[in-house]
Amino acid sequence: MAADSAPAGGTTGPASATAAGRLAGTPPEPGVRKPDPLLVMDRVTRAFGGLVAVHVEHLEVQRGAITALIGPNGAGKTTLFNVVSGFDRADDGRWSFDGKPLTGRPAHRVARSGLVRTFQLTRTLPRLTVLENMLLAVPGQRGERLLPALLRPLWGGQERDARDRAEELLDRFRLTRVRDDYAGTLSGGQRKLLELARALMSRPAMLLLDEPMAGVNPALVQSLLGHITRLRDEGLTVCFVEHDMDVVMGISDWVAVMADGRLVAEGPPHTIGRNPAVVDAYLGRRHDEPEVTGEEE
Ligand SMILES: Nc1ncnc2c1ncn2[C@@H]1O[C@H](COP(=O)(O)OP(=O)(O)OP(=O)(O)O)[C@@H](O)[C@H]1O
Repeated sequence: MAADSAPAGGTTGPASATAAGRLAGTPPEPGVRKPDPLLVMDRVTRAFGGLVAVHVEHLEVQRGAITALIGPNGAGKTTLFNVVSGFDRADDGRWSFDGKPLTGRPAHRVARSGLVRTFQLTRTLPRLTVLENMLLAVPGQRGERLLPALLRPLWGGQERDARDRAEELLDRFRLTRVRDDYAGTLSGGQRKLLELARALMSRPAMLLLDEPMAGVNPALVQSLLGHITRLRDEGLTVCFVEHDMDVVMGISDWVAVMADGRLVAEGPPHTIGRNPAVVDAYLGRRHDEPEVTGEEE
């Protein structure tokens, strides 16, 4: 999707109340078809040596909804994010975004097509100011490797739009006050806000957020949750990895569960805790092992 057609603080999109509603008739089964998928993955596979970190047969992410991707440590969540966002390569499989193939595209091209990810550990550049971090986030996060001094002259008239966008987002995330401070002086929570703001610079259609609440104090968690749901309300599609089930229950419209590299369950948040495959995943019982009961002695 063209960046201009995406919302994220710009145009308005579908109403939030309907995001979960539009998924209401979708059966809670792994790999289930969604009414209006934006990101579609097929047989996405990534192995490290003998370890198959990811093998996802089929997964669709519903447009305009917040989807939580959960699973025990080592389930393959981050690896799946890395592969579809172009930060890692797949060994097999295909994936498409808004109907267009995205398989094997490098990260900056993925970002340009409207799919932007953030990282568990923020990638803000500590020796640049908050505003400079924002300006370097476009296009496609490629400028990060370049010396800001070299880029500065380029920021003239040509970058007027980017500057306006940066100011608008800093205001939205209440970072205007620190716009000229070095990013390294921000609190952990402010850095998370900056990371989110940077991700929105190119007006993406979808965000992949890797543990956006990790290391954030409870007060700021509420603020971040509010920001994310508002972005969804404006039509942005969000998929996020999270371990905190209160957060998952609080904001997601749909939950996908991975274990041992595979997608083992999907469903609305209120049903997911009762799903036996999810219980097994978290308790560690292997699916190829017989269930042990007290009567089998
Ligand atoms: N670069 C790598 N080299 C080797 N093994 C890797 C690499 N990246 C990930 N793995 C392995 O792949 C598996 C999946 O890891 P991944 O980080 O994707 O899981 P995760 O679900 O995101 O876990 P967590 O919730 O702990 O972040 C793990 O066994 C991990 O050790």
